[in-house]
Amino acid sequence: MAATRVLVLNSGSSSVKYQLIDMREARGRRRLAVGLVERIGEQTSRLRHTPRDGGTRETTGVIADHDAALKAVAAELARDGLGLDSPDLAAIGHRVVHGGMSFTEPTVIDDTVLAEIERLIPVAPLHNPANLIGIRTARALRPDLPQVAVFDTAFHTTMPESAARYALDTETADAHRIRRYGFHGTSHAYVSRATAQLLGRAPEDVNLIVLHLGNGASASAVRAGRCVDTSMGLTPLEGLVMGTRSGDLDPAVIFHLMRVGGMSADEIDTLLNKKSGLIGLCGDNDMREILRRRGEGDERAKLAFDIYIHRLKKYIGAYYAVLGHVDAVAFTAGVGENAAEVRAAAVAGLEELGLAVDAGRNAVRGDEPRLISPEGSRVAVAVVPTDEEWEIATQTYALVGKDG
Ligand SMILES: Nc1ncnc2c1ncn2[C@@H]1O[C@H](COP(=O)(O)OP(=O)(O)O)[C@@H](O)[C@H]1O
Ligand SMILES: CC(=O)OP(=O)(O)O
Ligand SMILES: [Mg+2]
Repeated sequence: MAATRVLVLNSGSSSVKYQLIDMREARGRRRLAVGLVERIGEQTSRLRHTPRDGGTRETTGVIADHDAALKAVAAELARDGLGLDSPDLAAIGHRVVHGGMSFTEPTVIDDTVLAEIERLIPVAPLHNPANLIGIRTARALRPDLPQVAVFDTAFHTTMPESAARYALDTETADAHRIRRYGFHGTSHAYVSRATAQLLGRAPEDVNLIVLHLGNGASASAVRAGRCVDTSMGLTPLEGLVMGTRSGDLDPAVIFHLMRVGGMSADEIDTLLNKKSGLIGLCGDNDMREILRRRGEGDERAKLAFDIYIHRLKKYIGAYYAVLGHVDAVAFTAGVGENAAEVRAAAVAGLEELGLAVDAGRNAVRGDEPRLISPEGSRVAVAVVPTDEEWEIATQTYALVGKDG
């Protein structure tokens, strides 16, 4: 019998999300187990594991690093008879955040691929190291199994040079491979297709603005199924205001902090990646908490929200102009899928562009793609839940399941 299961690992800077998926099962049954390890490296790490046919199990305690996290995940899977030693496992699919210019497709991992992911650490310092540990640990546990890397950058490689190049000295930029790469591509690709489907049209027939608003956040302009611009750049720091990242700022802020503030490059890196964005503005990076505080009249939370929305609105306007014609704006990821107030505020005042949100539709919660614009709107506004893990599993299986 062919092996039909794929284990997907999405290793973040301090977390690992995972799913064991059976590619041949019906939609509602295919997730055999899902889980999340949080706060890796802290005193209060937590593993939450939910097998399809059983309740959620939660373990707390110190999980020192990503290697330990993955071994704990393997042990949880084994408790449900879904261990990594199973002959039903066809492959392990890894989300890899930065693939540079080298990878435009899902790729079976060998030593050369590993070396390239390692070389790209300086341009994805929060993400690629965690991705590498995930790959190495998984390889050690199942050396015989194909491991596939699915890159966040891949979907964005279609961007024209006019969008991908910074206005930097060309030789310097080329020598250091400095350009806009873009991230969250697996999500932008999945959501683009799902949005076209929601509209009842082919992906090649629609122009979309996709807003992936999670802890990290990015916007993309998608013309006829291909990315033509995106808000993240050389690294996942550029663009929208995020949970802990600043997004866009004047690059001179950095020299100023060095020369006048006496900060080192590493200190500024930490400041911009981990202590800025929503958490830097108001002390919270969780949008739920910010909405609650704002509802109670907290001024700092209100300002953080306003700055977040202002930036989002600027990108909607910019990508509207880039595309010339927009069929739909799609909101996705933790904030985009859940925060009705964010969606309403982001399109408020854009009626002249044909954009509006119907309050009743916007208030509906659910896991399915849905329209939230009023009937007959010129531009559809939609909530389209992302599914990076399913997309990674599909791409992984397509690559290795051929002779399986
Ligand atoms: N009900 C909700 N209302 C508002 N924001 C929410 C809600 N649920 C989750 N979020 C936001 O989603 C964020 C996480 O999104 P997610 O896409 O899971 O991010 P990541 O993959 O980067 O960890 C949280 O930081 C939180 O702010
Ligand atoms: C690339 C990126 O920002 O990813 P995440 O949102 O998972 O941090
Ligand atoms: Mg995410």
